[in-house]
Amino acid sequence: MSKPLRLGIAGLGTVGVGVLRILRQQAALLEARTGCKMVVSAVSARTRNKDRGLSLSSYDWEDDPVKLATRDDVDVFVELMGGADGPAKAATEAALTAGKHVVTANKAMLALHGQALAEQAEAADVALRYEAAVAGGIPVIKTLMEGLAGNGITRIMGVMNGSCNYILTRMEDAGKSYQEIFAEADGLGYLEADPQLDVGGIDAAHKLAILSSIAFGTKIDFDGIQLEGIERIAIEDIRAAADMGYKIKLLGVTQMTGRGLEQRMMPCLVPQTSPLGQLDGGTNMVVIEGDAVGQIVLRGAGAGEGPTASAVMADVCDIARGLRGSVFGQPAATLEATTAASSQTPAPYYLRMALVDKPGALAKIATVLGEAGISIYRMRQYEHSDVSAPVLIVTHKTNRDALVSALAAMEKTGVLAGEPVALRIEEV
Ligand SMILES: NC(=O)C1=CN([C@@H]2O[C@H](COP(=O)(O)OP(=O)(O)OC[C@H]3O[C@@H](n4cnc5c(N)ncnc54)[C@H](OP(=O)(O)O)[C@@H]3O)[C@@H](O)[C@H]2O)C=CC1
Ligand SMILES: N[C@@H](CCO)C(=O)O
Repeated sequence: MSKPLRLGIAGLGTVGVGVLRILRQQAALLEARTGCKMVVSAVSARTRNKDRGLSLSSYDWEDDPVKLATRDDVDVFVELMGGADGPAKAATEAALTAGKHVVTANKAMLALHGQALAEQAEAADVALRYEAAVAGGIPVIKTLMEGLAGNGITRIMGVMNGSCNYILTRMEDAGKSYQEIFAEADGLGYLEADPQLDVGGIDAAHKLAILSSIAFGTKIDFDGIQLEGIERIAIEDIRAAADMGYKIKLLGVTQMTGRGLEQRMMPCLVPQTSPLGQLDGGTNMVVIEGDAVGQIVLRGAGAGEGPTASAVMADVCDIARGLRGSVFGQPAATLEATTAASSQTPAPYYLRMALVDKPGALAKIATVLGEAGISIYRMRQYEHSDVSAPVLIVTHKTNRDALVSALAAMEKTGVLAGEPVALRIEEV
């Protein structure tokens, strides 16, 4: 039996406490699987005397996570505080400098500083692991780096923010507005302390940036992501999309194109019969397409104490087994700087508009679309009692620039009774 693996855990919130529970409840199993006894040398959090539902008396306490990260009796620094900068980054850097392995769940830190941290870890010949940072309990990092190592990755799609998927699903089920369900989710504690990280798509975009780097051998490019949150999704769109056979999801897509790396995180329509269309509530799903394997679908809990701690422990176990490997699947120095694709891959679009109910109104819209080179695939007009007519259009594949110019031209027709809504339909 090899010598014990000594952990220092900074952050004793949802995830940190979950990790401590697994370490206690599964001590024998972890030792049997890794050949290594795991011990916690010390822990750190902001408030020492907080009741965390379990005793911390057997661990040393450090007020300063940087001090914890550099202790002589810590082999692995487990960073579970969060935040792209501040103590999380300072302590991670200190740990790597001191030659400690690091396990983190911090997608924000990796999305913004991953390249520098990876270079530092690899120069120090220590592991920097982050399975929990993307899609919580789903082992997507391991799948991409190990299980699919023989594949050229062609595309990754994912619903990777459980809170947004909860809100969109609940809007449909309850028939309530975004504002009402946002307030409900916030009240239930489902949203980050800064809810904009969730509903603005930022948290999911952090995760997408990490996956892109592994999939395409590129330096993380968070700023290159075309980002849009779910705030403007109306219950009318959810209903109309359902009527046309679609669901609205905050969908992340990354693919390498001849125009550069295309990374998008935005609300999209997906067929309601597709795996992504059937993903309800707070669950996550990642769809990976490889040139040899074809399409695989991973589904599971993207957040929460148990699932996230499960992913953290997978990393700790790998370190205990002596596994190291490059941080993003190939040496950080060989990751290529990438150019963000200037345009989006063509797609069909969903358009919802209210037209003034007078002769020739629909003809004017059809003309505008035709002049922009956009062909109508399906169309539906609903019964109405007021002066405006609700119209839905699904287009054939078109490019975003043509759509933007068509929307601008529609404004000038004088037949719109409100601002039209345009959402991309992702071919999944
Ligand atoms: N919760 C989830 O389901 C998931 C979380 N993650 C990631 O895991 C990480 C932790 O998340 P989570 O457990 O939810 O966060 P919490 O807010 O529940 O816990 C954060 C912990 O960090 C401690 N902390 C914060 N600032 C400091 C500081 N300056 N010095 C020392 N300790 C500090 C807090 O101390 P105190 O308790 O005293 O306030 C708290 O114990 C984040 O990076 C998050 O993005 C990833 C996937 C899912
Ligand atoms: N706020 C995130 C937590 C997990 O990263 C979510 O809702 O998915």
